[in-house]
Amino acid sequence: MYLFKRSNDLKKHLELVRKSNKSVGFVPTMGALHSGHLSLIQAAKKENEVVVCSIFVNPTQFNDPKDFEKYPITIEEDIKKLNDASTDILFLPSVEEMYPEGLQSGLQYDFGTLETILEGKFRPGHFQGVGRIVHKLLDIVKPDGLYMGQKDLQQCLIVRRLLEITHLPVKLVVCPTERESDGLAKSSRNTRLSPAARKKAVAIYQALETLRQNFGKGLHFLEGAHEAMDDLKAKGFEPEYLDILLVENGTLRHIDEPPGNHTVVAAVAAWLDGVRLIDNMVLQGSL
Ligand SMILES: Nc1ncnc2c1ncn2[C@@H]1O[C@H](COP(=O)(O)OP(=O)(O)OP(=O)(O)O)[C@@H](O)[C@H]1O
Ligand SMILES: CC(C)(CO)[C@@H](O)C(=O)[O-]
Ligand code: BAL
Repeated sequence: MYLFKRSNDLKKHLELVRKSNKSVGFVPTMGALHSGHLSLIQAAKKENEVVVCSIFVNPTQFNDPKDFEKYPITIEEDIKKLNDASTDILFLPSVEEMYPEGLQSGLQYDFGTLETILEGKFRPGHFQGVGRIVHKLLDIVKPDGLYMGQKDLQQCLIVRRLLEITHLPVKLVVCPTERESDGLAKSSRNTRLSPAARKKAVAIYQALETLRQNFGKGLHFLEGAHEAMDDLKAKGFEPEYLDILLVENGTLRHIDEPPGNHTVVAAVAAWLDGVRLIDNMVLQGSL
């Protein structure tokens, strides 16, 4: 595996790759890699001749400085996992490399209401930071395909919008959420849970699964979401949201009428043991 820390070196290398007509798949990450990330590498490998992974803990998307400080960093293990997965290129830039202009920015992307609900509401500025770094990374890597996880569903929709805004000719592939054997969505932040909290954490998945099963039975699903939120509270979680939404025209909309044939998802964010966990599930249709 090639390792590049400088964007100019990576760009030069990728120019040669493109000259030989090889397609490039790209998997951006913040490291502390687990099998969820590796499933994205596999998906990229299936469809491309060369796969680039980036590891960069992006400061501009952290609204909470404590979350940034505590973000797990396991570079040695990550490199081994990427090598074992036959990744072709790792891009491992520094903050100075990615933000020579400094962390403040005057530029604002127009992500519409997608930025004001769920993650956008509880992590102000987060999606502007995601947009800024993904835009920079895409300008450097210029991939044919971009592989991202459904676990961060709203992020996928934000990036889809970013591709429209920037007219970058990149195919976004949304890959399914990898789960632990009990159903908990794999996440780098899971490593910060105590053993007792880790056992409890599965309740998030169970809440979504119950909503999915009841959705088809015609029960009043919005009430079901309130009950599920209360149930999580009773179990010691501090939920920020547990919402049922329509996926429509590339955005998410709260449901105020019967959803018809639209794709419907349930999305949740909850604190447990000082760790913020997110997950989502499709209740009807497909993404
Ligand atoms: N369980 C998973 N299954 C599939 N893809 C995943 C999973 N977890 C993360 N990803 C995807 O991997 C990419 C990199 O995510 P990131 O590095 O933030 O990992 P993470 O485990 O979600 O970390 P954190 O939970 O701390 O946000 C994103 O596209 C994300 O959606
Ligand atoms: C897409 C991303 C790598 C941008 O920093 C990050 O938000 C992530 O890991 O999901
Ligand atoms: N997985 C999305 C990146 C973040 O939590 O900041």
